[in-house]
Amino acid sequence: MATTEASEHAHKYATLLDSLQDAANLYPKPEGLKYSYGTAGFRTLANLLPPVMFRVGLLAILRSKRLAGATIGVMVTASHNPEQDNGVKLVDPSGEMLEPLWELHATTLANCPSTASLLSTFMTLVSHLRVDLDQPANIVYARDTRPSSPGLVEALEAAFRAFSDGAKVVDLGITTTPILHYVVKATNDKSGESGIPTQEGYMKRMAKAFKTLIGNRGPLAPLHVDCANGVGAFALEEFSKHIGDLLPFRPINTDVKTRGALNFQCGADFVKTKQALPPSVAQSGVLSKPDTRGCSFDGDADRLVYYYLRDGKTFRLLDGDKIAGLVAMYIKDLVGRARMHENNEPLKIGVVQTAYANGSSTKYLKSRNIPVRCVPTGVKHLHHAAQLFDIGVYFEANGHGTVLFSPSCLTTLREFQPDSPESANAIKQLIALSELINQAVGDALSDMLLVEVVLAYRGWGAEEWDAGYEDLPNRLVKVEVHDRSQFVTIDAERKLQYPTGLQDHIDDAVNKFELGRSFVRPSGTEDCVRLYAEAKSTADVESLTTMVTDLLTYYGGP
Ligand SMILES: CC(=O)N[C@H]1[C@@H](OP(=O)(O)O)O[C@H](CO)[C@@H](O)[C@@H]1O
Ligand SMILES: [Mg+2]
Repeated sequence: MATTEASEHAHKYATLLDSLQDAANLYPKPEGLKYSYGTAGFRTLANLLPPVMFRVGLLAILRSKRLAGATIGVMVTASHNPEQDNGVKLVDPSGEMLEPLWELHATTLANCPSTASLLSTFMTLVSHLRVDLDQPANIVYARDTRPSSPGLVEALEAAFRAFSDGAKVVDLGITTTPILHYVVKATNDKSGESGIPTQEGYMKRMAKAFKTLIGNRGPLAPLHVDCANGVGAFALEEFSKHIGDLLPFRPINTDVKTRGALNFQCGADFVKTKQALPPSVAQSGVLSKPDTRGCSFDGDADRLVYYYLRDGKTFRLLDGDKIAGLVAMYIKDLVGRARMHENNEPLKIGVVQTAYANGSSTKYLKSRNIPVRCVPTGVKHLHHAAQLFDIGVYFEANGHGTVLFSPSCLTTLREFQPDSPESANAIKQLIALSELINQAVGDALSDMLLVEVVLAYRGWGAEEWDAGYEDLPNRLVKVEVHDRSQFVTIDAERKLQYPTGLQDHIDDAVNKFELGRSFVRPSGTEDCVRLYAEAKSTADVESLTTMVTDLLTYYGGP
């Protein structure tokens, strides 16, 4: 009997390897290229990606089988990058980014030079990672609006089909990155507390929470939303059907058809880097009217920044740091009003930032007794640090972020017996907040609603929000260097360990300027190092940036 079983197994694996071989032969890896799973998965020119997609498909199946059939997500997107780029990343069952160890396996598979080496690496991974190939595999995948995405999805599907015992796959089609993360999390959460695992479930849950939180403060003043000519346009349109006039949207840059329009001179990344309105928004004049606010999504709708024109003229950016400040103070207020600490430990609220956070924002939070932690760039670092608080607010300055409620905090909130109507109301709002905010990942749509909730609660417009603190003038520039891997950071990327000696020179430069700060780190998504500088005056920032750029040219030039 055992022998029959063993031979059945052997036959099954031989059949699988045959079918993998046939499929893999259609997706050879170009010679000389080195792919790497970076800050946000694989990201490069779309035409270089089909072999990577195929191999990512294999890894997604291995990951799901390794986790006894838990649903894994695959998102095809290059976010705010230009339209000719594309990318892919895997989403773990909790809706979080792929476990870092598996990022290495993804890189290894992607770089196998031939079908033979791919198959043998695949089998080595099966054995080292103790993957039982007889386990089921469940995958959910989606793509953004890029013209290259359908072709890349085909390569992914070819990998799924190679498993003849059938990976169970669900294609969400064109949707936002955060919706995919939500669906993955909700699918795996059998308690149902994370919501119904569909796009409709996502929309309804958020709409219900939004209505609860706005209460009778609506309808709100219209909001101008720049959709970066990307998938956020669809999500916004769909969501508006669920809330009607409670918050009227005025969408801009919703052209997902014209070639080259995606992220071109618009979107959250453009606004944050240029520190200016998208020309389309400026020309439309819509923000010149008093008390008007606008916001921008990025190409896959997981980043958000707000802005307005002071006195109808001067551009004022309300970025991820400003959102974190607004939201943290609001949550602190609600928790205070809930008056839970008399019977329970006080809920720990904290904010997680990266070194790119404006120095003024950190000072603002600390002066209001909100603990602040600094971690390396990349959502996974922020996410994990935020999980250490009962309510952890995390935002990258570029507008990617969310607020996490720990499971024990949610239980405490649900079980708490309030002793006053004010406390009961605050508890209700906190619970609704945990349903409004995407608990898996940063989400432009959900974060935008969160900002609107806080502004309505405070009775503020953008200007009052902005008044909390004044950003220090700052610059973020890319510097091309011969080999960015020579740049090694420590202290949450705030200092360079290598090249030896460079940090001392940066420190000397920084010390010349009042409130000066500057750091350099290799990008995880582009072939460059990034230089950040801030100081008390714009002229000082310019000088500091020039000094550090010169140092980089000396230490890292070709
Ligand atoms: C300074 C900056 O904005 N860096 C971005 C950028 O990473 P880099 O590793 O800096 O290329 O892309 C990441 C993925 O979108 C994002 O998480 C991060 O914040
Ligand atoms: Mg994005």
